[in-house]
Amino acid sequence: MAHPQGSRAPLEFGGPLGAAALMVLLPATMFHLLLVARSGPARLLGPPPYLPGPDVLWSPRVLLLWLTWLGLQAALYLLPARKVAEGLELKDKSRLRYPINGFQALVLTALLVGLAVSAGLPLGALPEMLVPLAFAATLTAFIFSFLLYLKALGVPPSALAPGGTSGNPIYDFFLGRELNPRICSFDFKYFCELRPGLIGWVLINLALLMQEAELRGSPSLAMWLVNGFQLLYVGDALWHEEAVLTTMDITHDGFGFMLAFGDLAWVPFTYSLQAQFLLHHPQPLGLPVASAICLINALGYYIFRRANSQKNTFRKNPSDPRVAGLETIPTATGRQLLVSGWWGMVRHPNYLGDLIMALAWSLPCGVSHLLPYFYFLYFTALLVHREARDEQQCLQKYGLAWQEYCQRVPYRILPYVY
Ligand SMILES: NC(=O)C1=CN([C@@H]2O[C@H](COP(=O)(O)OP(=O)(O)OC[C@H]3O[C@@H](n4cnc5c(N)ncnc54)[C@H](OP(=O)(O)O)[C@@H]3O)[C@@H](O)[C@H]2O)C=CC1
Ligand SMILES: CC(C)CCC[C@@H](C)[C@H]1CC=C2C3=C(CC[C@@]21C)[C@@]1(C)CC[C@H](O)C[C@@H]1CC3
Repeated sequence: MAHPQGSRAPLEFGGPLGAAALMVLLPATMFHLLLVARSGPARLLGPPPYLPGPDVLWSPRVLLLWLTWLGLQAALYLLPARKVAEGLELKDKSRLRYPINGFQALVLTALLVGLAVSAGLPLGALPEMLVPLAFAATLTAFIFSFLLYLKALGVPPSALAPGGTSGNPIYDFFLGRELNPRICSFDFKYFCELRPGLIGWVLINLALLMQEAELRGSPSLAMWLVNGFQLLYVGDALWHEEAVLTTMDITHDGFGFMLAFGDLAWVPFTYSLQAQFLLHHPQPLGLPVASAICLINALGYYIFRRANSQKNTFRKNPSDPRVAGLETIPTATGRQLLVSGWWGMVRHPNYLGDLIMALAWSLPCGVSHLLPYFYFLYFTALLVHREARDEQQCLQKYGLAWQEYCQRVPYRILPYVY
């Protein structure tokens, strides 16, 4: 199959073999974490307590529940939005339009769940369904990616993603062929990136908190902290939903198994690991330590938000008084690169803030187990890899100007270390 741009993009993620391995390893890791979190020893590196059979994984009732959840989020996505934003210019010079109503979807979901709980819905029963729910989500991700792959066979080359057109079906299935798969105005990638998984994550956390209250009389301080920190993170992502339109996931990566599984299964079922761990392994937490952890989360959030907002403000309007005084490097594309302020400290200050928050989410779980630190370890690896991919793309976009930026701001994420 001829590559639409004439030359093939270099293969990432270890090529077809790496992609095939990841398609097995990622779901296996997710199930391992789910099973180990509820086991007594909770050893990250130990064997799972048991291997779940089909009776544990498969439940038509749970599948129906999962599909209802997806349907509810799709319906909320279709509601009138406070704003419709335009994405970046595409290869064919057009721009897609996206509804900005993610925060509204979060609030409406909270209202609906609140009503359902007061009408007797046993939300505390959800933690018992996590394994079959994760199985339903994984199955959906596989089937969905397969349908997306088939759909991409019929689109023009200008609609394909730069990376997912190697011609190797396994690799392209994993990375995704089509950049912005849509039916009418319903954008599948944008929908999945921010709605069912992120909102599902906070709902699972809340269910774990409610079950802890049922089991122990009240939720623990550690559980409150984990719920509060992660709700702030998800609320922030949905409030600043428009910013996702400039991420590499939307502008560069196709929609294939990696993002479908990542968005629908990986995020809700592994990002809620700390709350899962706390339900089965209560941790005492005194007020002084809790306050110190809150300060760490606040510091991480401050860096993350200020850095992201500074770049977004600058990209929208470089003459905005909040950023007009910052030093910049001109590039051949006509755009400029910030070289002072947050983006003059390290080349990815937002990643630094995100990592500090990740640490703060694990600390309420104590230091007796490695398991609750999985997110921090995985996230460090994800961001180091993502940073390298972004640098590669920026070097291509900005050439010499990017090299000058790298000379002037030599550290990538952590000042004086990396
Ligand atoms: N929790 C999770 O699982 C994940 C969270 N995240 C978070 O999502 C957020 C978005 O991350 P991500 O999409 O990776 O990337 P960034 O928001 O860091 O965006 C990178 C882009 O910013 C622009 N840029 C880079 N340097 C400069 C500069 N000096 N001046 C102006 N513009 C610059 C470039 O794009 P251009 O020049 O084209 O504007 C570059 O491609 C981050 O806060 C990250 O921490 C990300 C991944 C996973
Ligand atoms: C399954 C693999 C390990 C890789 C999966 C990656 C995805 C889980 C992430 C890719 C980019 C993401 C972003 C976010 C969540 C995780 C995924 C989907 C955010 C929405 C998180 C909140 C931030 O404020 C914005 C992020 C954008 C990128």
